[in-house]
Amino acid sequence: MTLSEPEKHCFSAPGKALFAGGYLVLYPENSSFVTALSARIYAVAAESSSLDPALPTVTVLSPQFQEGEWSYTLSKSDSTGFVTVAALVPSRKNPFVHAAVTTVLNYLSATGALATPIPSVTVNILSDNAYHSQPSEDVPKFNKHAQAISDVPKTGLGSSAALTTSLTAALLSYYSSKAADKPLSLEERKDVLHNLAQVAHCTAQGKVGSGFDVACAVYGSIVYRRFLASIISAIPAVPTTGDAGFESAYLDALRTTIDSDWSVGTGKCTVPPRMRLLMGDVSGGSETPAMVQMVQRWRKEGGATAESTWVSLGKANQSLISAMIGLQVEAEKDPAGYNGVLDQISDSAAGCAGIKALGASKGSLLGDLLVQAVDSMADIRFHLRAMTTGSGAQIEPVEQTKLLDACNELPGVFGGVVPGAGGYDAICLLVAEATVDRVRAATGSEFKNVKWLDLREESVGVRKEPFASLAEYL
Ligand SMILES: Nc1ncnc2c1ncn2[C@@H]1O[C@H](COP(=O)(O)OP(=O)(O)OP(=O)(O)O)[C@@H](O)[C@H]1O
Ligand SMILES: C[C@@](O)(CCOP(=O)(O)O)CC(=O)O
Repeated sequence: MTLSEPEKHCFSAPGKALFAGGYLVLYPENSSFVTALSARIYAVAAESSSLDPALPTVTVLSPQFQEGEWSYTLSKSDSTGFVTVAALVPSRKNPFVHAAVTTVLNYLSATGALATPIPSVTVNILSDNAYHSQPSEDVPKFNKHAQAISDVPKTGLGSSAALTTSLTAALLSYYSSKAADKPLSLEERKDVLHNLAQVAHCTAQGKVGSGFDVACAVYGSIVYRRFLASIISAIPAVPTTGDAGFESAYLDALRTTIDSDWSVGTGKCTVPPRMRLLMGDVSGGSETPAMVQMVQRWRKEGGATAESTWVSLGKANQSLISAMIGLQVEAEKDPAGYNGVLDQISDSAAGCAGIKALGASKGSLLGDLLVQAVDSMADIRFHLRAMTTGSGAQIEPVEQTKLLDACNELPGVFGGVVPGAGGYDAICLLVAEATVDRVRAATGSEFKNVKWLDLREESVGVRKEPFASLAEYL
């Protein structure tokens, strides 16, 4: 049976680039700038029937990947309300899917918002090509791979966070429509969605991370300040024993935690008008957890020098954030003045030093903000290099230093950084929109290992999608 649009629950969530705030974002006193990207993961939930009506099922299909089908049976305890989510084929694992299903269904049960009997559902996942390495540039939309998802090389855009967020949104929407006469809209329940997705993501990862990727998937481009890790660690592990005491304790803690205020910083912050984020894949690969450990050791053992670098890096990140927000405000206040300066930058062949000189010559707030933007990116890099030398973690390795220095000479480049944990994965530039093609066309030998990605900032987080836009792919 083909279902009409209102019976489909379609949501998408974006990937991320942590432009400023790697490592510091792990601590709640620091702000970071995370940008949402044009690559999205879609989840489409629709009613389905289970073979055994007494045992409802959730089936998640991700047909772009081999063995991309994960089915779970649901059984709800009459006494505690705990919903056991059991994989139909136990060897077929997707921890993020399993955790999202478990978290959403148990939260709904704990809040009395789960219909009885529990309806079955099938969720289709579609993932933009940019999340995974593709065999060539000329592949169809939602390209299919010949391997299982865990064997396809990733590009580091935060696929698990986008998947967890869109799946959580689709399940929440579907199950709410079955239980409530007037289900809440996405906007009305965004914080609940965020908290659920964070809990599911941490459960799947087996640790409480900084959560910037999930926050970005939900809220889009933001100034992020993390929640306290203790908020999530207060939830006991999902009970597997059938012990009523454990089940009730889990449900109570889950409901209380999800419904509480986490005080997460999610202030809006986007790339200013007529500027673009340009991502370059350097295809090296880095071990983030090992790098985090090295940085933590350096900070603990590095004395006053390490602390001073850490504090200065925090200030440089903050300075970039206020430059981005300030430029946005100036563009709205005086569009003609802003456009005039952006025209000048775009027409000149100036790299970041020239842009800084132009800004300084203006004697205006706008000019000062341009100087601040250029300086803060240079400062971020300076302190990241000190962290690299001090910790031994290859955050801005020499190869990336050479590359970013060369990028700074290209027309319209305000600056660039190694995003996220840094390393050999990628670089991220802030470029005048009009000069992006000239930057991409740069032919110097420094750029021979860079693949400019067909990505841009798209600042919107999770959103409802029209089913019609996806129907042909399902
Ligand atoms: N399209 C998808 N369909 C089903 N599961 C997916 C999909 N995309 C991601 N996942 C799940 O997320 C896992 C990848 O998560 P992982 O945290 O390793 O990578 P990532 O989030 O892309 O990494 P990074 O944070 O470095 O960007 C996959 O193995 C799978 O379990
Ligand atoms: C180093 C760290 O602060 C950022 C990692 O970012 P990415 O996965 O490299 O985009 C770790 C984290 O916040 O989870």
